[in-house]
Amino acid sequence: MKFASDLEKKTFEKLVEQLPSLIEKKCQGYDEMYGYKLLPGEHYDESIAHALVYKYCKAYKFQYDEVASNLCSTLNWRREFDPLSAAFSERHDETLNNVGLLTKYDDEQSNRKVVTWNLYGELSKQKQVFADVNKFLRYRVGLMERSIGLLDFKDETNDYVAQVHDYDGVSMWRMDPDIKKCTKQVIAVFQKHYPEMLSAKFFINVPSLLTWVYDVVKRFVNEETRRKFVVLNDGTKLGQYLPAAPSKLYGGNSKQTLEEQNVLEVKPTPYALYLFEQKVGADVE
Ligand code: HEM
Repeated sequence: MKFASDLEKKTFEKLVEQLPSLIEKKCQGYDEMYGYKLLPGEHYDESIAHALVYKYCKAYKFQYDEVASNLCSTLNWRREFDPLSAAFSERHDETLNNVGLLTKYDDEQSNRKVVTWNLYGELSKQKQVFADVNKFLRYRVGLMERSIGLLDFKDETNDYVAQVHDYDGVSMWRMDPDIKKCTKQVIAVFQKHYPEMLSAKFFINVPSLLTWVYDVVKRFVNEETRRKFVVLNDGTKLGQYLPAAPSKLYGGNSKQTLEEQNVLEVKPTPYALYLFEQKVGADVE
C-alpha cells in the first residue's frame, strides 16, 4: 500500500478504525465485498480487507466523507443486489454465457493476467438478450464477480482485471434502444461499485464506420476509466498488448483457442460459501 502523503495515510487509518461503526449504522451490518469480509471475525483476512478499503480510498482521492459514503453505498447495493448469487448460484441465458469468457495468464504482464472477454459482436443478431435490463445486468455482474474471483488482492501484479470487447460481426446504423439501456446500466454499476478494478479495456474488431458508437458510449464513462481504453480496428493487433492471447483471431502467442483457454470454474471464497449457507438456512426456517 502506497501513500503519497500523511493525509492519505490518515484517511485510510481513520476509515479502517471507523469501519465497524459505519457498517453497523449505515449498511445494516453487511460487511462483504467481492466475497471477502471487511470486519474482523471468522473468514477475515486483514491484508485483503485493507487492500479493498485502500482501493476505495484511492478511487475517491482519499477524501474521507466521499470514501465512506461510496463504500457504504456499495455494501448496501451488494446486500440488495446479491452479486455473489449472480456469479455462483444463478443460471443465465445460454446465449449470454457463450459470449462471456474468462482467461487467466499467469505469466502475462502486471494486471493483465485475468481477462474478461465479451464477444458482443456475436450478439448483434440476438438482440432479445437485451430486452430485460435486469437479466442482462445480473449476467454481466456475475461475470465481473467471477473475474474478480481470479484476482489476488495480496499481489499487486494481479489485483486488477483487463477486459476485451470483441465487436466482430457488428453492423448497425443507429444505437438499438435496448442495447443502449443495458450498456448505460452496466457502465453505471461498474463505475459506482467496482472502482479501481479495471487495468485496461480493449475494443477490438471495431469497424471504422462504427467509431461514432464509441463517441456515443464514452459519454457515459468518466475520464479516469476512459484513459484505460484502447480501440483496435484489427483484432489481431491485440496480441501486441496481450501476448498470452490466442494466436488465431487475436494475434497472441498461444496455440490454444479462446474457448480452450476459458476458465470454466471459479471457486467462491470461504466467506461467500458461509453467506450462502446462512441464506439457505434462513430460507428453510
Ligand atoms: C452490438 C453492438 C454492441 C453491443 C451489444 C455493445 C454492448 C456493450 C455493453 C453491454 C457495454 C457495458 C460494459 C461491459 O459490458 O463491459 C458496453 C460498453 C461500451 N461499449 Fe459497446 N456494444 C456494442 C457496440 C459498440 C461499438 C461499435 C463500440 C465502439 C468502439 C462500443 C464501445 C463501447 C464503450 C466505449 C463502452 C464503455 C465501456 C466501459 O465503460 O466499460 N460498443 N458495450
